[in-house]
Amino acid sequence: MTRTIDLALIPGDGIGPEVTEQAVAVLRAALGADADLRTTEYPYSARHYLETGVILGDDDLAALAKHEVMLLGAVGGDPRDPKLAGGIIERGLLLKLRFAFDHYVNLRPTKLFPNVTSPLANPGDVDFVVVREGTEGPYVGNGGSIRVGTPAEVANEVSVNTAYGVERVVKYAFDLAEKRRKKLTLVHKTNVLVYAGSLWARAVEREAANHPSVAWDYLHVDAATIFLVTDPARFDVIVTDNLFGDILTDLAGAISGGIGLAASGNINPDGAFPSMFEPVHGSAPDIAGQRKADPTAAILSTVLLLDHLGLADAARRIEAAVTADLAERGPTARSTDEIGSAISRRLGAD
Ligand SMILES: NC(=O)C1=CN([C@@H]2O[C@H](COP(=O)(O)OP(=O)(O)OC[C@H]3O[C@@H](n4cnc5c(N)ncnc54)[C@H](O)[C@@H]3O)[C@@H](O)[C@H]2O)C=CC1
Ligand SMILES: CC(C)CC(=O)C(=O)O
Ligand SMILES: [Mg+2]
Repeated sequence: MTRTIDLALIPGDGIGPEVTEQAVAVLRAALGADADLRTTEYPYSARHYLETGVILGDDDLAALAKHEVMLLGAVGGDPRDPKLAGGIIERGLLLKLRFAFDHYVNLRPTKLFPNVTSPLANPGDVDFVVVREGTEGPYVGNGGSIRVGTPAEVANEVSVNTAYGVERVVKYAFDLAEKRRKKLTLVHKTNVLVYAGSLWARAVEREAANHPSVAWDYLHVDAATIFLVTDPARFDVIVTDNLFGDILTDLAGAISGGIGLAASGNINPDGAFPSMFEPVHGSAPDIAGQRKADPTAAILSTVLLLDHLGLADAARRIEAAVTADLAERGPTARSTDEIGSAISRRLGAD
């Protein structure tokens, strides 16, 4: 019987629909006769919120939960629109999905593909994965402000780190390091964020004892930014919290050829909820509608999606097609559709 992949598709805002259109076409071409791709499109986005007043309700979550897997473009509207102030979409849609579906592993691989130009003069062999915690840290919305708009305003944003949450992502990172080059780096700021830092450091020390073959080290996040620029090849697996992982992975994208190549997966390893794959980038309002966005990050996110589903052959086919496309990209800029179609054609699409 042919395997069916039941995919929930959330194109989102800005360049999101442009890049997911290409990613779905590539996914379909790579699967060929191996599997049927059944996509159900959902409109959740800043645009949908402005039109309907709905961001993402409990019924919407329940409908999404029935799918096997999800692909998201990006969300986020016009930053000047007061109706979208306060991160209402980022929190009420994107983070709500990650939290509700317990996407505690935010997996962000970085690889410098052959012939891709890095802004670094001597990048070396860049091939590492950031395992970013996805459900805790300062992103949980545990904060508030008083006396807003007065000179006496006080604002706080509390970072939540639980032993349960930290230990499970640290274990995932060590397991991953064991399958790769057996090197793990904890990135935090234990010299200042001492309570959370201590929890993370102890979790890593404890888990290290279960993985004697993995060498591990520690870097403060500020120093980590230095090494990502001066010696990115030193990294294999980085494990870090939600905020540091967010920042480091934009930098990781930049050093490996641009944010338009950076893929990610929001993974619920236990399989209780659908995992969600998306490019690292946002909705890029500055280039939206111009067909300038590079769809490669979204396309590489489908590689992570296929690997997550155990469809490794199709994943490798897309990876090979992207590798070949990147190797042959010349200096002439191509449109979103041209890049996507070229990759699809390598996979046998018309
Ligand atoms: N996962 C998501 O849905 C995310 C949403 N956002 C939201 O997206 C909106 C814009 O955020 P920004 O901070 O500007 O980040 P961004 O990632 O959208 O854009 C940063 C810069 O990278 C460029 N860029 C992004 N993707 C590209 C691509 N595929 N090809 C070529 N260039 C690309 C943009 O043109 C821009 O100059 C905000 O509303 C933000 O909250 C931001 C990050 C992630
Ligand atoms: C928009 C944020 C909530 C998320 C983000 O920047 C990211 O996950 O990379
Ligand atoms: Mg980000």
